[in-house]
Amino acid sequence: MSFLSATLGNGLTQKIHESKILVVGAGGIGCELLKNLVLSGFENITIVDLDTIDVSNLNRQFLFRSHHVGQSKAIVAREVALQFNPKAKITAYHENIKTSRYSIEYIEQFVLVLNALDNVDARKHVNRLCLAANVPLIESGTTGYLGQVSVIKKGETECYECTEKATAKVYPICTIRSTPDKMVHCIVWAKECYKLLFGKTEDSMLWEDPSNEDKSAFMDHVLARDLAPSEYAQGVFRGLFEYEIQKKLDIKTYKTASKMPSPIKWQDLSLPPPSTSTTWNDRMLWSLEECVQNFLDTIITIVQSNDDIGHLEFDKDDSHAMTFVAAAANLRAHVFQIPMESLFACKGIAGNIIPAIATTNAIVAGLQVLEAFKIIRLQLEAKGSIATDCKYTYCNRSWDGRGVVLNPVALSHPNPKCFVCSRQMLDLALDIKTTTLHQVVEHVLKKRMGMNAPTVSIGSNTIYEEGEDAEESLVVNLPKLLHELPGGGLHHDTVLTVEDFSQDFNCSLCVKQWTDTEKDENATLSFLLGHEYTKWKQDLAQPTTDAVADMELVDDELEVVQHEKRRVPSPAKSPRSKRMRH
Ligand SMILES: Nc1ncnc2c1ncn2[C@@H]1O[C@H](COP(=O)(O)OP(=O)(O)OP(=O)(O)O)[C@@H](O)[C@H]1O
Ligand SMILES: [Zn+2]
Repeated sequence: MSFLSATLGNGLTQKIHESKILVVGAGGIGCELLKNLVLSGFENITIVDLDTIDVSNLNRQFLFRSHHVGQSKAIVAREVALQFNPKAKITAYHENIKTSRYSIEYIEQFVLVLNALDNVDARKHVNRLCLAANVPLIESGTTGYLGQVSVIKKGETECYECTEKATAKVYPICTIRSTPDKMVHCIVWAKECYKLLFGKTEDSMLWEDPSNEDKSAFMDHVLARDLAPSEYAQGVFRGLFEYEIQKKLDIKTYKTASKMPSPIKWQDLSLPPPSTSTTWNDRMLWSLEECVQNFLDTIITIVQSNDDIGHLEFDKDDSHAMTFVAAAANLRAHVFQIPMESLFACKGIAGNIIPAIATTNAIVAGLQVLEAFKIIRLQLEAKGSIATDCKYTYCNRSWDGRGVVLNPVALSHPNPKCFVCSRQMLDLALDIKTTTLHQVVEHVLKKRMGMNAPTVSIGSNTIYEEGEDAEESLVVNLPKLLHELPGGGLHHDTVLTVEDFSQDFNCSLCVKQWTDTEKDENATLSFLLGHEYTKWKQDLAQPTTDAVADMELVDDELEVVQHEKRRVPSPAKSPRSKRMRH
């Protein structure tokens, strides 16, 4: 008798061999999981991952070696895992789980799905697929030393979206734009600065209309792209750290600031000759002159070596981008008397990096397999239930930091208010007269509600749809303001039906007229969804609350959202151009 049969029994071992399972993600958790599954007797596994192997993955994604760098994670993971059990049938796809191949019918062929993902968006999508296909999902996640595993089953347990995902610290936009007092504010500002100079300029929080007479002093310098790179870099530097700061000091913008900023005057700097290459390690602090030099050098290098200016996106692993952000953030920190930080520390903040701990990934992947055993045993024995037999297990550091505590708790019931698994109607409050359907589709339906290919209807009239066989002529409705949509437009209390056939998801949104009176012209679309609107109404009864929800850290993404001072709504303003920002 094999070791597995001796441990699990013949019946369960046989069932495990036959069970067809899907693993989504072949990264830190995924590599551990695939190895565990193969060694635990699973012989029919499909693995999907959209990414290729990066050098930075090698320290913990142990199925990969340096000669695999650049190759598909899923395909290499399959090849290496097969060496543990050549009899296993492992199918690998180098694809996004959100593509149409992974339809509800496709998911139905598996007895269970195991997530080993790193982002909320993909997790929401797999959650909906599994609910629709009625296939159990074993969800997992780690953050440094913390980790958790849970099991989701339609109608029996809470789903991934039954509870709002915790969002971390929040900062007001005005703090980022005008009065930073922490390094993180300077880094968020520097990333916006990167977007302003090299990415989608108009999407940057720092962008201002060039025809506006009151625009910031740096705007003309940022747009002077015809200049020679070194002249351009110097202009941008002076615009950001000298002229603009001086201008704001002159108009007494900072009169209430606890520490007065001071501009960095170009003529006071004694920069080393451009060719001087300083040797530094990334944990050392740069001097002011080194920051200036790095700021100028990276602008020149990026401008000279990229045809993609106007489309670049910040990537913490791109050394020029990271050096630029660290230099810009430190210069801003210097201006505002905030302690400067090393490149290494800046990278941690910019990427919101909590180091991945291989051991936590291994523990979590092990727990996933234990839950998988339970689910397969339930299918074999046809008694018990996922809700009672499976557990939500937290992995924490022990109080003395010298070990790990596993804390299994009962799975929760589905939340009757969940708009995903309980299909509850949600309130959507926004300014009907200034918001376009395009903004609702991109910011509310896709970004916030996790929809992939939305269809939008008012009553029985479809006003917009995406996906295969979508009616293309309906795109004419996208730029329309909500009150101008066909069928008389949207009004306060109109019910909008939104559906995503790829996720078997539908939801009714009760539209509420709402205007954020404190709106900043440069801010992103303001809206309140579901409990946010309920809370806002409660706040009206206690009008002292100033809810600030400006910056959320979601997974590895720093996102800046609208400053919302919850006040009595004013009547809708006249339509005006509004920019959207992610
Ligand atoms: N929509 C998706 N479809 C398929 N695979 C996905 C999707 N989203 C994320 N993944 C994969 O999930 C895995 C998550 O693994 P992990 O958290 O270790 O991330 P990583 O990108 O490898 O590491 P790091 O972010 O720390 O550099 C990644 O390999 C990633 O490619
Ligand atoms: Zn739910």
